[in-house]
Amino acid sequence: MTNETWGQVREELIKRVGKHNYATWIEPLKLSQLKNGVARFEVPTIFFGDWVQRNYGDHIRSQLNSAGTPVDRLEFAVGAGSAPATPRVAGQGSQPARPRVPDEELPGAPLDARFTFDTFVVGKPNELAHAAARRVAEGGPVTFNPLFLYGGVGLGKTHLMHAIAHDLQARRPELRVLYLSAEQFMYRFVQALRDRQVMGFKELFRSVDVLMVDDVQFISGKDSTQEEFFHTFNALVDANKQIVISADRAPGEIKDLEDRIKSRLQCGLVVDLHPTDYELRLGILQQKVDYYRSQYRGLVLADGVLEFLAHRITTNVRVLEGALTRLFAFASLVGREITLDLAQDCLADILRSSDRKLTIEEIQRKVAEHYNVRLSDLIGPKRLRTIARPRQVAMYLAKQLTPRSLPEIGRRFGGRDHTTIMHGVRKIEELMQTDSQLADDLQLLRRLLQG
Ligand SMILES: Nc1ncnc2c1ncn2[C@@H]1O[C@H](COP(=O)(O)OP(=O)(O)OP(=O)(O)O)[C@@H](O)[C@H]1O
Repeated sequence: MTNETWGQVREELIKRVGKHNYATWIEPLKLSQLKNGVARFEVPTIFFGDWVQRNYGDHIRSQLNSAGTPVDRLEFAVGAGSAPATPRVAGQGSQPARPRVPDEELPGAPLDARFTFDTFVVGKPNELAHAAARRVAEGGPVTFNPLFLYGGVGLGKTHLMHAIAHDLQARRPELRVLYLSAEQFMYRFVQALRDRQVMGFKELFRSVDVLMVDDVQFISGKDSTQEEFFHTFNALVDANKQIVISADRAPGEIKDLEDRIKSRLQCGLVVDLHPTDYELRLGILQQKVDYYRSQYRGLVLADGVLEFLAHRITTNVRVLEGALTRLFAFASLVGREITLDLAQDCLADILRSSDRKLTIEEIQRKVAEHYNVRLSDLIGPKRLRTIARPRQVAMYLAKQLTPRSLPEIGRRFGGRDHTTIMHGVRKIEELMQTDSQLADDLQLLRRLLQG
């Protein structure tokens, strides 16, 4: 492949990954060899190569393939004598790097250009989270630290975090904003341990002005990562730097997370993204339709289709968006108006799974997982309190969340009598009045089960 072709491929990659990520991660790559389906690039550091491989490897491969250069593997080698690249990092703008923390080492994850405040639809369920995110994005004095956003799958946590980062970049380009997932934090930490670069790691994370960590529940049970996270967190809070955290549940509900971390996370503002309501879903659909209309000109959307979708697809926004995307793509392919019939045909599987009823088995599995007991014990005959109580919780939830009768539930709990189930249900109803831990457990389990 000629350098000219690589030039064209790079042009395409700008469109795929966005200008900013391109300048940070793709531009510094030097294609050094292309042979037998392997493309080899020179990179400034091992970390840089790893990062590009993980985050952009697929894009690069597919663009090379579409340019007529079959490649099935990418390799990255630290370029001997190659001038160190100085890619830009999120929020750095034209400011010089701080001493001892080269910018290319700042391991921020790519931001999705579509996740901005402009595209975030605000409704009752998310208005508080949105207002708090806006407040942080103004970049003024730190008033609550951290901002802790939590909520079920696909309710907009990542969207809000990216929106904060985009806004801060535009408003305060001198700030060093670092966004990454908790998994990436761990990956980076483990790598630093392996390469004996822990000091560098510490300096790097302490050099940012705003740290955003997504899906923090990921570090539960990972002791040394938690320890490091705790120190990073404290150092930044002490230096009055803003931290934004997201998780799928409230800090107190994250299992296997050290108490001192839980209490630190609770110190700031903890806000909940509630499950969407009908109005919010309709609002989101209307906004997406405006966008699709510009893409698929001439497509007609019949009255009532959006209302139908907002009514029927209640699980999460990602599924809702996916349904609309499919509907527009399908209608444009077959050149038909988007009617209710078309929606029902084309989205049959999504509609079916949205209708899906919760099963007793799912409830048992979730409860066993939550209380850390074996599924077989939960169903089996053991009478130990540590098992009997979770079992009663599962019975209670089965009664509340499924239409099954007491005898049916009894059968699924190892053939127990319906009076045993009734006793279990009553016991939990009684205990939840006085035992706040149990009430919290039930609330969390309900949320996890109902999405
Ligand atoms: N209020 C909203 N307005 C517009 N789009 C939204 C809204 N809420 C969610 N979305 C969209 O739904 C999709 C899922 O959102 P996002 O990735 O932020 O969810 P999440 O809460 O981080 O989920 P997960 O737990 O899976 O990480 C995204 O495409 C996002 O843009």
